[in-house]
Amino acid sequence: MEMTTVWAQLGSVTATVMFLYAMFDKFFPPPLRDHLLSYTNKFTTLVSPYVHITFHEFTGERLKRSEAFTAIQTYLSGNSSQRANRLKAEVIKDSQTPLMLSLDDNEEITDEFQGIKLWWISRKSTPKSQSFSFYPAADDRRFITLTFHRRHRDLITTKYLRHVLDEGKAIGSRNRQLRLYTNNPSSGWHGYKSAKWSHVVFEHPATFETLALHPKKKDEILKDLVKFQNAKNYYAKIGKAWKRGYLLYGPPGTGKSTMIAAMANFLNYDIYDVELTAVKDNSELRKLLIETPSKSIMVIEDIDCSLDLTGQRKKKPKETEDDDKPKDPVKKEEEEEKTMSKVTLSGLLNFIDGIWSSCGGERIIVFTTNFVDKLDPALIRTGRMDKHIELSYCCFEAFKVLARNYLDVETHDLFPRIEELLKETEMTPADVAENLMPKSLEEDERSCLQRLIEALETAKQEAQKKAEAKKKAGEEAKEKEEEKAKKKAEEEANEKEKSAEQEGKGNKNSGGGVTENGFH
Ligand SMILES: Nc1ncnc2c1ncn2[C@@H]1O[C@H](COP(=O)(O)OP(=O)(O)OP(=O)(O)O)[C@@H](O)[C@H]1O
Ligand SMILES: [Mg+2]
Repeated sequence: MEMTTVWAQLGSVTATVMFLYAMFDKFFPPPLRDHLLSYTNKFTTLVSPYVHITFHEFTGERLKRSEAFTAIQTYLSGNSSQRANRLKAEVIKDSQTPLMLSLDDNEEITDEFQGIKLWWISRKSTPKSQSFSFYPAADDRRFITLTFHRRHRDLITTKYLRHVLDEGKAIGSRNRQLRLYTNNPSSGWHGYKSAKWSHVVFEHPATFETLALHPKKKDEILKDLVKFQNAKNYYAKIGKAWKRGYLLYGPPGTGKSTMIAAMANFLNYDIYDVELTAVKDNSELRKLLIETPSKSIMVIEDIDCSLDLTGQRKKKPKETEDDDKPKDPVKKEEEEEKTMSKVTLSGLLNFIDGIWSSCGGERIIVFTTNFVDKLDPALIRTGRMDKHIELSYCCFEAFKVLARNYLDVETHDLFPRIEELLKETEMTPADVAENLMPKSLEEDERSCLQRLIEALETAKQEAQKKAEAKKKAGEEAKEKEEEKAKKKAEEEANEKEKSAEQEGKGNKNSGGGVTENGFH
């Protein structure tokens, strides 16, 4: 008999022994079972050339679910659903696959890596304490054991396990349902079940395919994202934190928020939407950000409204209006606290460059604004926000994407007119989309396109009227200015004339005096 066959058989024997262990769980009381196990363990270690590695479901004092266990379970679920005889079906929260099939307790599955055979066994143990529980299943501790020949120890403990963990994590993140997080006010951060972030399942359908943007620009952004995602080693090599900042700017309704959703769907990252108004100060901001994991997009929308140029939070107009009135002391204190508790620009900058950079990688930060000129240059200088993306009014290329999305049309005889109008007038993709959307089931594409043409023509006329009114107002203001200047000039001339006359009279008098004096 070949050696490999012998080892394989020994492996099966081990697996059988482990299966018997599992049976002990059922039929022997815990103290007796432990006794028996300790002896059989000693015996098998002595004679077996096999190594066993155990991965427990929960680790640490706080019984945190082990990432390794989850990754292995996910990795095995792919294999086990086809090969194992007894499977366990679980509904996984926030997952795209409604049911995850994994090895049932005490079930074994074999795997092969570079021609080496390995055994995975899923097991569970009941804690030694005999305390009564209404939910016995909740006390069970699950673990998975990997068995392999000691000859392959190096290869298995390094390469194989890395492969299993990477593969498991990759499958997990592919199946994972994305989440949209938002920060809780700090008053709810303490106590039982406290959390800094709340989340909902993120189901925004936006993708780069449906995003109305010039294809060139879209391509550039996509390439940038892919490059970032694959650049782990590059960032490590150049000694920079693996993060990238995007500043999206443009008028309302041009697709800034939609692009963030498309980015999250493309990268498979969760979104952490920071509501700065709920953050009391820089230290709270830091605490919040430290709690964000890698593979996330941190979003701060309308940054110009959250921070002003001096770096202080904008004062509400009310605060300044009531300044003169006598204040209720309690209210005053509250107000003072409000004005004292601020996130400053420097706090935000420190977070971007400092603390946050150093905690983990693979993160994207996105700022959005309607007014890029209002932002502090310190906030948007290169290196801080790596890429500035302008989202502007709808161009013809962007319109074609919307026409495809909303009407399923690639080309139409009304397209040339729309192209012409889009060159002449400014309309946001949001407004174009609104006009393209059929208002009833019967409405056909021609009617929708016609509506858009009418809206564009109206917008063009309004823009012309506005331009004319502006021109007129400008001319009137200029006329007024000129009239004012003319009046002023006239007044000044009159003034001069008057003073010259006065001087003339004075000269006569004083000259006479001098003369008189001179004659004296
Ligand atoms: N470029 C675009 N591509 C596809 N849809 C768009 C685009 N721009 C706007 N839309 C549509 O218009 C709606 C509003 O867009 P969005 O919220 O992304 O605008 P925004 O730039 O974030 O505006 P704001 O500055 O007001 O936050 C979206 O729900 C989407 O349907
Ligand atoms: Mg928005």
